[in-house]
Amino acid sequence: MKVCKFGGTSVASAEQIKKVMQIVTADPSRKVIVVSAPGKRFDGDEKVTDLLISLAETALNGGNTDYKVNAVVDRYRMIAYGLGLSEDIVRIIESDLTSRLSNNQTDSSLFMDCMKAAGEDNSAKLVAAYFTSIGLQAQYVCPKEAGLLVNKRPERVRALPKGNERLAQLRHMPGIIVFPGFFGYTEDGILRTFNRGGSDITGSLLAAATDAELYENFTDVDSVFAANPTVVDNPVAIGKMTYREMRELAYAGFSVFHDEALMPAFQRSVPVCIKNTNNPEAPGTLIVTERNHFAQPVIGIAADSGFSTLFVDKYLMNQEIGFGRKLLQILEEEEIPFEHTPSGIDNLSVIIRSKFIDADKEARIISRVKEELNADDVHMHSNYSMIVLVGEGMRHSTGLAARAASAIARTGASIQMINQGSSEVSLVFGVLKEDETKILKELYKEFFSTVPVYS
Ligand SMILES: Nc1ncnc2c1ncn2[C@@H]1O[C@H](COP(=O)(O)OP(=O)(O)O)[C@@H](O)[C@H]1O
Ligand SMILES: N[C@@H](CC(=O)OP(=O)(O)O)C(=O)O
Repeated sequence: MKVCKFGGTSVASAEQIKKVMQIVTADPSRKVIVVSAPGKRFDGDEKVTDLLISLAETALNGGNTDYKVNAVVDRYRMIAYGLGLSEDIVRIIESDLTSRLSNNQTDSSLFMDCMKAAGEDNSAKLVAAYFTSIGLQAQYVCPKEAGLLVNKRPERVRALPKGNERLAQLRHMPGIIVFPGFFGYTEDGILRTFNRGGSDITGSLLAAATDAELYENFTDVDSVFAANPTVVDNPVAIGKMTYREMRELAYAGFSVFHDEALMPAFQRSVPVCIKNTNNPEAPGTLIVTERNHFAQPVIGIAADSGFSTLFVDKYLMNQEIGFGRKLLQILEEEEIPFEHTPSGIDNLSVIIRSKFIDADKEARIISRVKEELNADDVHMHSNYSMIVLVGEGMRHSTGLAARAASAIARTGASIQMINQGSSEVSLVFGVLKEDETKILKELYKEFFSTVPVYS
């Protein structure tokens, strides 16, 4: 039995949903179907999730929501008509939106979560209605009834393993299960969404809980490529990679798969296959526990921007017991997670995502580090990018860092920070945002220009 997740582009229009139906019916083992909210149909189009966020913001600001409700309902109406469905399903979706809008808004983030989840929930109802209308045995299943349990606020939304026993029953339900991605419920019955792109997580959770033979993740590209195809022309396709490699690459910028989505499948050893809804015959990328990494030590290069560095200098820092802990505690108290901490004998940098800091927080942190830790120099720089080389074979090969550094030197850019994780599956270069693209292209040339497709 397989779990298949279809992303936003795969359910963006009636034409796409017909492809989904063909993919599902082509293989009777495709039993649990997780769907996203309708995504972009063309460049410049808006995802339904973004429309819903804007609608929720208008409601929270006390504005008139009619126009925005209609925009969302119209997206579903167009799909429903294209699938030959009647106005009934559109009415169900419209009244669902109206009912969500009438929810209590005291806690704006819970209200927002409930609005965002409408995208996937109604998408699943629509797909299930279509499957049934053409004679397939299919049913929409609500995450609440199925037992997709998540933790309570205020922590980051995570699934609770205690829901797995109930989720496992999906395997035994009759027909095709159409399940909305992106959200679950706390034990008190409160709806919460995962981070953006989180339908990938739902698919992985269901694949693990049902002990699926395979988790197929259908998107709009033939495979995961060795570099972002929107930046590097015709990058090589990755035939097979490990969970660890995908996790590192997803974290570092490969938006094709959510970085939190690997763990559930990994824990139950369910292989993951990334495939293309528009070209389902293509083999895709298989993600498994091991691969032969000797032929190609580096499997991919990812880049992501939006980082800031907190630089702290203090003479004899290396001899001061507890300095690192105290510094990180200040960040903890400001609710800022950290990504990397490269250090020297008298200095320490903490790399953080810029989205977690604002001007007030920055000023407070700098003054606290100066006063509480008696630092000699403290400053914060923004506009950094992290470029990450990933590959299981990296720890067995020598000279990789030198090759990467030489390639970066050829671009004329300077390296601001280097960090090699203790797992040695990745090598991180901190660079200025303005240098990101040229460095990525040069590194790609260095490590992949002679590589054909490999598996
Ligand atoms: N290394 C990569 N390999 C493949 N696709 C990538 C990579 N990096 C970024 N992407 C982008 O990820 C997109 C697919 O992810 P996403 O838009 O979230 O799909 P979905 O809506 O199906 O979940 C691709 O269209 C591609 O532009
Ligand atoms: N619709 C949600 C969740 C999701 O996973 O979407 P997609 O599969 O289109 O990345 C979002 O836009 O974040």
